[in-house]
Amino acid sequence: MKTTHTEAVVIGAGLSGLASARELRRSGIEVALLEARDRVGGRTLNHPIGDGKAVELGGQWIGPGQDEIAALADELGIPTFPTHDAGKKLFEHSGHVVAYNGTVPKAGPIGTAEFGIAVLRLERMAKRVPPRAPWEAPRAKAWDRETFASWIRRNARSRFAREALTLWSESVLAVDPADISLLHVLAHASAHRGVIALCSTTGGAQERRVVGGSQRIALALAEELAECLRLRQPVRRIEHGDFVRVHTDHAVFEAKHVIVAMSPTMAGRLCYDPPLPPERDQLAQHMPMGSIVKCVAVYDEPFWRKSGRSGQALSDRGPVKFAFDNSPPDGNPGVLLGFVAGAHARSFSQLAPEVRKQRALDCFTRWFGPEADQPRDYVEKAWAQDEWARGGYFGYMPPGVWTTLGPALGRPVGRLHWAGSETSGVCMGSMDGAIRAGKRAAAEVVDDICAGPRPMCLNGATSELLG
Ligand SMILES: Cc1cc2nc3c(=O)[nH]c(=O)nc-3n(C[C@H](O)[C@H](O)[C@H](O)COP(=O)(O)OP(=O)(O)OC[C@H]3O[C@@H](n4cnc5c(N)ncnc54)[C@H](O)[C@@H]3O)c2cc1C
Ligand SMILES: [Mg+2]
Repeated sequence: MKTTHTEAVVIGAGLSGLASARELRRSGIEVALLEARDRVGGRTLNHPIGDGKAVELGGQWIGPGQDEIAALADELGIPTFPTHDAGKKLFEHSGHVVAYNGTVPKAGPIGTAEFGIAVLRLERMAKRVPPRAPWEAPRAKAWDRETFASWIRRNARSRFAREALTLWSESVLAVDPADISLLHVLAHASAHRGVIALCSTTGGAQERRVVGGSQRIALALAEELAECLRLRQPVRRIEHGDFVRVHTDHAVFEAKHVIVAMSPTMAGRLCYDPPLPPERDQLAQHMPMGSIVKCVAVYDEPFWRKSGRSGQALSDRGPVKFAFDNSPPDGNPGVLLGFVAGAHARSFSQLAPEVRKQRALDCFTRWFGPEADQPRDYVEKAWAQDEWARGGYFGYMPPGVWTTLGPALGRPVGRLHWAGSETSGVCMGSMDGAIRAGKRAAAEVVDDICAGPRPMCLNGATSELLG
């Protein structure tokens, strides 16, 4: 097999790997960017809807504080626009659909008050969790010992409050509360702008969208990196020691450093020689991906807007538990986006395609009327079925993992460096986190290379070949 010599290898051309490769190149380091798929963008993926427009089947929203992704889009000349937020939202609860304004649906004084108090508690606890080192929170051990579900049971008695908190977990994390550590919930809230901001359009994580679809950002970066990008190169094995040797199905790459830019789950599926230290391997074993299916229905127009509806809905029934108006900026065509999350996503994915489609359209029809049953296009993506993602939105920690294995998440192992949105303390798990993690891992490599025997680290410096 042909061996290519380079200075650094980046594995994975999602946003994180693309950001890593770009930073390395900007520091004059020669890089090979290896991607398993025939496309870039990883967990961002556009689906064309005609007229050069697209909707996203993966990550899409950008919120306040997500400055890295916003600045990058800006630098690449890719505009953003506000998520459609005008009109009433719908809440389907105990068989009834009610309309509401604001972020949180209301359901009687007790439930509403209980939910409000629970959120205040969570916000207060989250403030005490350092997002770059959740294991250092003052009550880390106690918070990591319980699931979010047991915390909900102890802190909310009304059906409404319990269901609203469950919906929050499903929509924000794509995880059932019973599966996730309370500490992870708090760390995630701390890494973003809090519990409510994570589920808000205006002023929150769902505030803005990318004109033409978020994958455009990855595609633009790939254009810049065309010389070093190799698609259809699934990496299988990494030898590491005084240098690294990266084996794909088709080639071998030798370099000084490697950045593994993917979720811990996917990173754990590579073979390492010598084997990874136990804490890093155990971390990969213990950090599963969430489960999410995105269901997209395309209509001639956003007909729900005519009756004063925003297209946003929350439901305790499902299988679609939350929905948005995901139309392009000009509202043509009209697009409804529904999410099936957590355990619902697992059972939904096992249904036949036509059954899934009808179940999703049944939800839209209950909420927005009979017109919703006749989309001109319907498409869905179950991320757990995706060979190179195996779930979404991101990896999360069940109880006991942050406080025992958390420090291994971003810590380099010799010449192996870890990127991927999960390894960012700021905006963990988001597109913004992916960019930040990619840049951080690149900075580690630049530091190491500059500290080594290489005389200079300047833009355009020539590479030192290995082997
Ligand atoms: C449905 C969904 C909705 C989301 N919504 C949002 C949102 O609204 N806003 C937001 O900010 N974030 C959102 N996210 C999360 C966000 O998309 C991800 O956190 C981010 O895109 C991850 O980027 P990454 O580069 O870290 O990982 P990935 O995008 O997963 O990139 C990893 C890359 O590595 C490749 N790879 C894997 N294994 C190998 C191998 N062995 N060899 C070579 N290549 C390999 C993969 O093909 C992939 O291209 C969402 C995610 C999903 C799935
Ligand atoms: Mg990506």
